[in-house]
Amino acid sequence: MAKRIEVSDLNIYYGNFLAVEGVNVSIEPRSITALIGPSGCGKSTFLRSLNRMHEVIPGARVEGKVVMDGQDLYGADTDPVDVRRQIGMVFQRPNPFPTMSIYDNVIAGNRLNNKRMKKAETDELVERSLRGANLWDEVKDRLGRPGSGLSGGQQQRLCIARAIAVEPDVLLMDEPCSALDPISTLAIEDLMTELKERFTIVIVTHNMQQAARVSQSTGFFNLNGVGQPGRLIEFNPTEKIFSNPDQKATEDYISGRFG
Ligand SMILES: Nc1ncnc2c1ncn2[C@@H]1O[C@H](COP(=O)(O)OP(=O)(O)OP(=O)(O)O)[C@@H](O)[C@H]1O
Repeated sequence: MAKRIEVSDLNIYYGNFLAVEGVNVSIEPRSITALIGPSGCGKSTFLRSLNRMHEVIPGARVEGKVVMDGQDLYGADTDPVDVRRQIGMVFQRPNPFPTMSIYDNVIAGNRLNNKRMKKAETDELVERSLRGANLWDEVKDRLGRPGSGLSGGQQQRLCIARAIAVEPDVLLMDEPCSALDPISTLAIEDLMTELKERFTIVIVTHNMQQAARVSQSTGFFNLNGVGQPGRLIEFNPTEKIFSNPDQKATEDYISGRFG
């Protein structure tokens, strides 16, 4: 079930380095939120802080609050492993387990969660997840073959199938199309649009057209200079960001004047 994420006064550190400062934002369920901004402004760092992937880096930590439908994700009694199950992630480079079959790749997350399932149940889950990722027809006759034998775009859809197989509430996608050709990119964009009916989706993208095409809300991150923290400068409906942004820096960035 798609859930809302409320972020308040979030500061994100790598050791003593404050990488992202003072983020306040509400991320709506059943919609796609795009995060844009120049390199190094903290988009990926912010994205990873939403499902507590940030803290797997030694010395990395956050201050502030991230609340998902009332659940404090950094609360003392919240298990980070549980947070990562509820909030799935898809990365820039498709990363299926290379020697694992397509079938086993889809259920890899479920196996990690120690979910015991009957064969028929697993078969059904694999089919449902691959259909959900628009990949079923292309792979249904070779489910036993390795995931690495698929094209880049197919591998990325396999990773999306693996992410949705654990039935998360939120999907985070860090530049999910940057390693893909234009046709595979459009396939993933169509898929995101379908998935937003069921999930809250947040994507980081360098592709302005992509942000404009797929998202309903857009956040623009920026920083004042090297060594300075990134900040969320503007957060608005995507249509407004691309037609009449509130901030001059947003306009300069989307019109290609910097970044
Ligand atoms: N593992 C790390 N350890 C220390 N500093 C890091 C680490 N990862 C990122 N940073 C720093 O945090 C800041 C934000 O980086 P981040 O990768 O989040 O930016 P970004 O906006 O996603 O960049 P890009 O668009 O180039 O991917 C940068 O100054 C970066 O050097």
